[in-house]
Amino acid sequence: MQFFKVKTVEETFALIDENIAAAAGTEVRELKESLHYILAVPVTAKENVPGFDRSTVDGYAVRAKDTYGSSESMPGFLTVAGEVEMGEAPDTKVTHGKAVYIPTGGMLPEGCNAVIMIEHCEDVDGLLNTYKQVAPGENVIRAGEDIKAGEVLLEAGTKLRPQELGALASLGITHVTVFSKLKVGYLSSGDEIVPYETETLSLGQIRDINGLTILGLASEWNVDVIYGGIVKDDFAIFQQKARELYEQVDCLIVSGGSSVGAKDYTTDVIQSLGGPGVFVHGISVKPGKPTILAVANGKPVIGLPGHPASAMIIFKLFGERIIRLLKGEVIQKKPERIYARMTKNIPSSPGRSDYIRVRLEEKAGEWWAEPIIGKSGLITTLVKSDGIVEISSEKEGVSQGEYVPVIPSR
Ligand SMILES: Nc1nc2c(c(=O)[nH]1)N[C@H]1C(S)=C(S)[C@@H](COP(=O)(O)OP(=O)(O)OC[C@H]3O[C@@H](n4cnc5c(N)ncnc54)[C@H](O)[C@@H]3O)O[C@H]1N2
Ligand code: MOO
Repeated sequence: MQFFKVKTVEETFALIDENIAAAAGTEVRELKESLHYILAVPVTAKENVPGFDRSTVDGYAVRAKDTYGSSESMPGFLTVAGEVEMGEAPDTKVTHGKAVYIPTGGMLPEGCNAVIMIEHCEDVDGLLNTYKQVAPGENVIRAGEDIKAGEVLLEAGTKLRPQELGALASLGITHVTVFSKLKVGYLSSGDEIVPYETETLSLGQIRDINGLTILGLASEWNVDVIYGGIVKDDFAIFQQKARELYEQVDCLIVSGGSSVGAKDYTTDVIQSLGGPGVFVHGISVKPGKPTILAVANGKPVIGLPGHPASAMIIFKLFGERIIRLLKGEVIQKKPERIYARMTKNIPSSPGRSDYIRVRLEEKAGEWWAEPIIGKSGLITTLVKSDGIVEISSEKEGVSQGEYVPVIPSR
């Protein structure tokens, strides 16, 4: 029997990056309907934000110099020359020795370069006593300080989070060109797997768990999902069902039959869908070693190990990256881990990356990761967990009290 050649986690990520490209479709969407979509063309700012100099506080617009030397014991004196109305251009200038009342966000009048907060001065019948000196630029946002006209605000490949939508809104952009929503198809395989709605199981039967967990995760990543049902361990039927679903989607996911047992047809089915085919079969991870990753005519196909915890952990680790790249996202190398301290010693084999399900507990102001021990066939190990701790392949385990990276799942 041919056994698979395992890749390290790092090699697997590198191969994913090399093999997966954005699915081609783009569309113009309304900005308010574009949350979590990926920008397909860069956005250049056509104007400054803000478009005018503004005050960041309620106070008096002044020339900073005119406040120099002011203190509680030796106040300075300025003449109040008027006030700025919100949403309107001021009609009063600030000249030497003058101050103009300005609300937070109001447009700075000509001639001033700072704002003194109302709590640091006192208007006594039009004579402003200043109790503090302010520096040039203090309490002021300059025109273009947020966004400069002509600058590339967002590059293609940027995921639109609420803050990106806000920045686009500030420019008055109502529509954006984004990559279209992906369609992801999922198929369960195994003679023993029956629909989860099955009321009474015959001996040996198992309800389909992965259909819910894997499509649930995919839905969290803003893709449309199609559940293709369950296929028996019969090559011809499996192949036909897989092809039908593959034709309808941008990415096909299959669970079960990924190992090398007599009835593990997943690899052959995946290979039959098109070239170049499988680029990873077997990853030096625990759990989830018999994972299959492939590209068939430009579409990624993922063969997940059947054990429910393995399937979810593998899909979170590698499936999410595949989907993000397929969506057109340019992935920045930013940490997506939180750190916690391990409550127990955990051994691990060097050369293999281990993913330990953990519960997070706060003790004395620090987060501690309590391992949840249990086989990867047990879905409740994930129900009880708040995340998974990553023990990288060069380590021989972690010691009690050691800080460890946690991929959170709550
Ligand atoms: N000789 C070896 N045997 C196995 C190895 C190995 O390296 N050498 N690896 C083990 C590991 S690790 C895993 S994980 C499994 C993966 O096996 P398959 O991907 O071929 O999955 P199945 O055999 O079809 O199923 C495994 C297990 O999971 C249950 N299952 C499958 N699909 C579902 C589903 N949709 N919902 C709920 N449960 C599911 C299935 O009933 C099995 O119990 O291989 C080991 N074997
Ligand atoms: O490593 Mo497998 O994924 O647990 O049983």
